[in-house]
Amino acid sequence: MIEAYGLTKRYGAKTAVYNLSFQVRPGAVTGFLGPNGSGKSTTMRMILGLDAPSSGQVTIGGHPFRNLPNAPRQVGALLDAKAVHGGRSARSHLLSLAQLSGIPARRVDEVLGVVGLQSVGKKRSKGFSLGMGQRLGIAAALLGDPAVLLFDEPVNGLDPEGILWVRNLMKQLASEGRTVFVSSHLMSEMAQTADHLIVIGRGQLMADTSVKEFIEQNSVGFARVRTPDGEPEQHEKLRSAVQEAGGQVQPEEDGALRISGLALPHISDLAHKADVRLWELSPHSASLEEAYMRMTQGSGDYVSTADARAGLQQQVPGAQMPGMQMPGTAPQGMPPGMQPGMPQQMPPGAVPPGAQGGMPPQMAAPPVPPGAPAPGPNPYADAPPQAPAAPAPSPQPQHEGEDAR
Ligand SMILES: Nc1ncnc2c1ncn2[C@@H]1O[C@H](COP(=O)(O)OP(=O)(O)OP(=O)(O)O)[C@@H](O)[C@H]1O
Repeated sequence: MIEAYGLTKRYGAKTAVYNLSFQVRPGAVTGFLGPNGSGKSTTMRMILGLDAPSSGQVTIGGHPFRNLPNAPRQVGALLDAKAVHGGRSARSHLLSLAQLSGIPARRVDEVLGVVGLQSVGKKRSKGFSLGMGQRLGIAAALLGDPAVLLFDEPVNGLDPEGILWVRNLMKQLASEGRTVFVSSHLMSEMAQTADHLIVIGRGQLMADTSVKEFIEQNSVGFARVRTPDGEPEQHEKLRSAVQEAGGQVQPEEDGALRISGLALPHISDLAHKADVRLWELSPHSASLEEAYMRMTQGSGDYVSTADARAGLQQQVPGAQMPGMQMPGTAPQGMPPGMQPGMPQQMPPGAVPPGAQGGMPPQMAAPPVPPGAPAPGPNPYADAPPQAPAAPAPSPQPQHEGEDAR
């Protein structure tokens, strides 16, 4: 079991992780989700004793990592698959890790087999593909047959077969009663791998929930309704009836209507009363990815803006190319006040730019979902506006090495 209490990490003025409390239980795959720069790697490094918390604490089996008796036999981790001495063969890399932790050499061949690298065990790892490197990093994590495993973005760069293999391995390790904590920024991947989710945004806890509950709490249900093609008056009658009854209506690309805020039987009754025939009335819920995007929207470090292409193209006086739009002008049909690149609709729960009491948009606190713990004072509120942080320095010397010591 991994337990974090009030975990906070500051790098100078930058708060990477703030007041995180959670538990990662054995016997399940726990997904650790958050957009780029949300603090996942920092949290994992604190769990593994590679970074000291500014405040709060994190323990594995009740001990801080550094005080764990025989740590390599208890905890294995993949933090950075590239952190391997490229001149060494996969086998000798694993062998040196094993020797440092008193692990018998035969275990090296076992883990090479588990990750499918037996045939290339004698090859230098610098010739390895990204996927082979990930497999080698996973082999190192498994070396001590540990009860607790941490994997930071283990499917990065893997092909579909590799992704499936990692997915099944995680599930198998959890089914053996191990604690498996896997970070990812992809909800779609976690949906297929994890039983439980811990979601962070800007270093703060946004959800600690089962995958099932996450969908139920965050997905917005809607109905897709289609009136007969070629009968626009039917379409309009239904739209008015739904809006009068308090429902929200949006057009779908194929001419159907997306109705939210009203139950299906209610929509059916409204259509019946308005004498509108329906070709389709179907329930839908947002996908897990949509729910995740809605929850973490605005909480990523790196937010793109529209490309104004300023000065790249000389405008010939009076000429306008078909389909081209002058920088800064709204395209035809865009609602007043909207700018190119702005989302046409803010998802429920998202914090609109500028709505944070004078906080610059990039510093806006992430929306707090229902059921998430109150984050307390927002550390970002005091921080001066910053340019996007420089890329994080490369992780400390490979964890597997330290772990296996
Ligand atoms: N050593 C450091 N010094 C200064 N800032 C740091 C350091 N390490 C991380 N950060 C900053 O802390 C924040 C969290 O970074 P972290 O790498 O933990 O995020 P992440 O969720 O793992 O991101 P990604 O998905 O992109 O790997 C980022 O803004 C990052 O720039």
